[in-house]
Order: sequence, then C-alpha cells, then structure tokens
Amino acid sequence: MPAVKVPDTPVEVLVDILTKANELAIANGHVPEELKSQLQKALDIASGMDHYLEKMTTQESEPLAELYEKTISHDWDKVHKEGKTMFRLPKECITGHVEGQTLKMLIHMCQAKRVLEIGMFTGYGALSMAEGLPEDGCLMACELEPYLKEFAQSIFNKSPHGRKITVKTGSAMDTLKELAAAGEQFDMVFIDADKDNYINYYNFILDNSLLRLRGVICVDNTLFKAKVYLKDTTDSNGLALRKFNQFVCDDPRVEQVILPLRDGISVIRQVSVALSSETQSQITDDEVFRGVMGHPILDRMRLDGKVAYVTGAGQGIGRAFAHALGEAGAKVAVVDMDQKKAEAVAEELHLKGIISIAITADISKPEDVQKMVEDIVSKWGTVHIACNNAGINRNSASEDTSLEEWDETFNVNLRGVFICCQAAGRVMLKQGYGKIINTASMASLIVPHPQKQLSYNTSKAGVVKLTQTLGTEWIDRGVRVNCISPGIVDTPLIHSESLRPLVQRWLSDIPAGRLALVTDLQAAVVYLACDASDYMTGHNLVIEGGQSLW
Ligand SMILES: C[S@@+](CC[C@H](N)C(=O)[O-])C[C@H]1O[C@@H](n2cnc3c(N)ncnc32)[C@H](O)[C@@H]1O
Repeated sequence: MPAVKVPDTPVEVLVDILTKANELAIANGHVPEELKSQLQKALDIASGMDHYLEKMTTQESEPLAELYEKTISHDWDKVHKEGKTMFRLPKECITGHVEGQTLKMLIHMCQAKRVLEIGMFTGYGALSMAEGLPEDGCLMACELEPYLKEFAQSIFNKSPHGRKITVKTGSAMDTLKELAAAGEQFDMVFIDADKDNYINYYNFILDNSLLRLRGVICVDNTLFKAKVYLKDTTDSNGLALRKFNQFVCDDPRVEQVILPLRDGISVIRQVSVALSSETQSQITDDEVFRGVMGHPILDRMRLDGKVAYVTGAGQGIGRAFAHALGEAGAKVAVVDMDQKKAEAVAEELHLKGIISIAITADISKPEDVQKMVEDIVSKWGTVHIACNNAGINRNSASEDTSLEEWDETFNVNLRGVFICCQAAGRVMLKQGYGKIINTASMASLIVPHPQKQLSYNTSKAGVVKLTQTLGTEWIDRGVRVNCISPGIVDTPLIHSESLRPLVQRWLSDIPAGRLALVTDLQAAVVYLACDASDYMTGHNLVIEGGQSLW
C-alpha cells in the first residue's frame, strides 16, 4: 500500500520550513550557490527520512492496511455533522504504519500479555499491538466515541488477532477507575488520548498499580510537532505535553526516554525507589523484599548459560524436558538411541533459537555414556544439568517374568541411570555444582494395575533410592540429585495394542480425571534444574494427578 503521509511531526515541520527556505533561495538571485546546495541537502535528508522508514519497516498486515485506508478516506466531518461523533475527529489522529510496528515490537520486547490503550480512535495502534501479543494475550482499548468502536470492530473481525481486543467506550478515566477497582494490571499501557489529561492518566496508573512491576508505559505525541521545546509555543496541547515530559523526567518512580519517532513516543518504566527512612522503619528490607540477588522469583528459575542434557529426549517426556530446559535458557544436548529422533528434536529446539546438539547413545552402555558426557564437555565446557530420563517398560506376570526381561529393564532403568549419574556426577563434583534429575515413576510408590510390570516397578523404586542416596552423599559438594515421578503419561508408549484398553480403567483411578500430559511435567524439571530449588535434594517429586493417594 502506498504510504500516506501523516503531517505535523517535528520532521514534517522541518521539511515544510526547509521547502519554503529552499524556494526563497531559488527565487532570490543573490543567494550563493553553496548555500542553495546546502539547503537542498538538508531538505533531502529531512524529507527522505519518513519515506525510508516506511519502506524499511516490515509491511503492515492486510487488515491494518485496510484499516488505514478506511480511516483516511472516511468523511469524519460528515459523521460529526450527522451527530454520530461527539467531536470532529481528525484523520491524522491515526497511529500509522511505522509507529504501529514500533508498538508491536515493544510488545514483543517486554513480552507483554495484557495491554491497556487509552485513546483507540479507529484501532490502528490497538490492532498493531494485538498482532504482537501471544494467543492468550489481551488488549483493553478505551475510547470515548461509541461510533469508533463499531468502525474498528468491523476490521478487528477480519483479523485473527482482533479477538484479543476489548473496546471499552466512555471516558478513559472512568474506565481506569473501574479497572483499578477490579484489581486489573497491565504489562504495557499506551497513552494516546486527550493531551490535557496525560498527567492524570499517568499518575492514576502508577498510584493505583495498574502497571505491573517491570511494565512499560508508552506515550504518544510527546514531541508534539517540536512545540514542547520551541520557546514561542502558546498552543495549549504543546504546553500540556511540555509540562507532562518535565513531570515524568522529574519523577523518581520512573526512567524515561523520548524516541524521536513520528511525533515522539515516550517509553517509561518503573524503577525501585530508594527507601525513605520512614518507609525503611516499616518494612523488612531483605532478600524476600528485594529478591535473591535482586531477582524476582520467575527470573530465579531461568537457566541462562547452563548446559543440560536429556536422555530419551527423542520423544515423549524427554522431548518435553528438552524443550522446557531450552525455553528456560539452557543449552541442551538431546540424547537418544535413535539418531533420527534425537536430530529431529534438536532441530525443533534450533528453530526456537535454543542452542542444541543431538547425541546418539545407548545409556545401558558405559562407553556410550562416557562419550556422551565427553562430547558435551568438549563442545560446551561442562555439564550443569543432567536429566536421566530414558527408560523402558515391559509387561509380564511376575511368575513368567524372564531374567532377560528383568535384566533388560534394569540395565536401562536403574543401571543406566546410575551410569549416567556417575559420569555426569564426576564432572559436577569437580566443579562443585550440578543438578541431576532422574525420571522415576509413580510406580515407585504404588503398584499400578491391572497391567503387570514387576521389573519396571522395582527398577523405578530403585531409581528413587539411588536418588536419595546420591542426593545426600553429594549435596555438600554442590550436586543436588532429585527425581520426578510422573503418573501415567499420555505418550506413544501407552498406545501399544496391549495397553490401550486399560486407559478407561486407569482414568477411574485418577482424581484429576485424566492422564498426565508431558507438558504437565515441564515446570517441575525447570524448577529442579534451577538455583531456586538448591535446598532440595534426594526428593521424589510426584506428579500423578493424585493417583497415588487413592
Ligand atoms: C490520537 S487518537 C488515538 C489514536 C490511536 N491510538 C491509534 O492508534 O490510531 C485519540 C483518541 O482518543 C479519544 N479520546 C479523547 N478523549 C478521550 C477520553 N477522555 N476518554 C477516552 N477516549 C478519549 C478520541 O476520541 C480519539 O479517538
């Protein structure tokens, strides 16, 4: 879509002045050539900028382009004269392409899920921001004019992101009061309504905690056609914005920058305020108040810079663990007997920007395990997180269980896990730090039925005892060993011919009323892998929808 210029930004004012000066210079025979050439150059620089920004900024989506087109071609005078809008709305109100994409980028950068917009107009900014929100994100747009809600809604309905937007008509201040009374909070607030009220909106948001800790306030038009800094300004909006900018600049609760984009966008974030002596006497200023090392709890669960491996990561629980550890920031070695599966999962992680490698290893073979650990150490220097997850399950009545089946199960489930713990543990003990997370099973606590799986149950009980023993033996050298005991997980393993008919039977034994999903286990592995769980060792973390309690 061809870019339509929105007038009245500092750059546009500059272009206007330079154009006039240039015309005067050309018309006046006494102006030196050198001055004319410099003027032309200044005009080229100023007039080319907006066009270049439009061209180099990611193109807007179809619905946004339609919204823009519909807004600028609408007869706003007519609808006002017909009494459909309270005020005559200038089409230049619209945020537009470059600013819309900037807002969308800010949404991504602060990972916002809940956004508040004050002053929606036809919804260009709202839809741009909604496009940047995750699927379960939401945007509340405040707009005085009911006519605009209908206008915008017809286009929101054409976008898959439109359903994230709720429009609240009426005075924005009334809506803010309602939201505060309901205890609502937002990750980002975009203020773009009546300029005289900017300070009131801003103060209300901060005073009533409508902005969550680490949230961001963006404010539009804060350069207001350069009037905020031109000495001869008499325009009331220009003066209101000058006052607003100074107020925010002097406010110790926040930091701000004004981006000289279009008509100026202020980006404001809250900072923790130095405590006054009066407040200091009322509160306990410790790590609970400030966060351990200054980190809020969710940040303490991040695994940035950590090196992890997950065995049996080619599918099911292991794959989910590999994704979870990677999403939390760790580099992940995806280990599986099946090379293709390991490579496929490593590729999935890579597509999500997670650093990963695929390693083929049979964990029942000590030489494979040794090589696995050596490969990881030679690639990434160490191992911090060892997820010993690979396991097998065979079914047979105990009186018929062969020694082959017993040995095969124990070789992977217990001996294999021990070999992995030992190989990774040696690296970890040497560096005085490590997190080992073994996959045990609810079968370590109860005897799942009616299927018969003696060797599996016994081997998993062994994993718990192995975990308890290593967990207590190694904790004083910085290595924590814990295990996770999932209930019956909906993985390819249980879709075998023999197990499928048992699913209904199992469901009646599970208080949660459903099988576990691999995603139900992901937070647990991240928790056990992160420093926030440092005081936990030798623990069996049971995640079974309550099944072991019935
Ligand atoms: C600059 S436009 C907003 C542009 C919009 N953010 C966009 O992305 O295109 C300002 C809007 O604020 C609305 N407005 C003005 N005063 C208001 C108030 N007190 N409460 C709610 N909305 C208001 C106007 O009707 C107008 O639609």
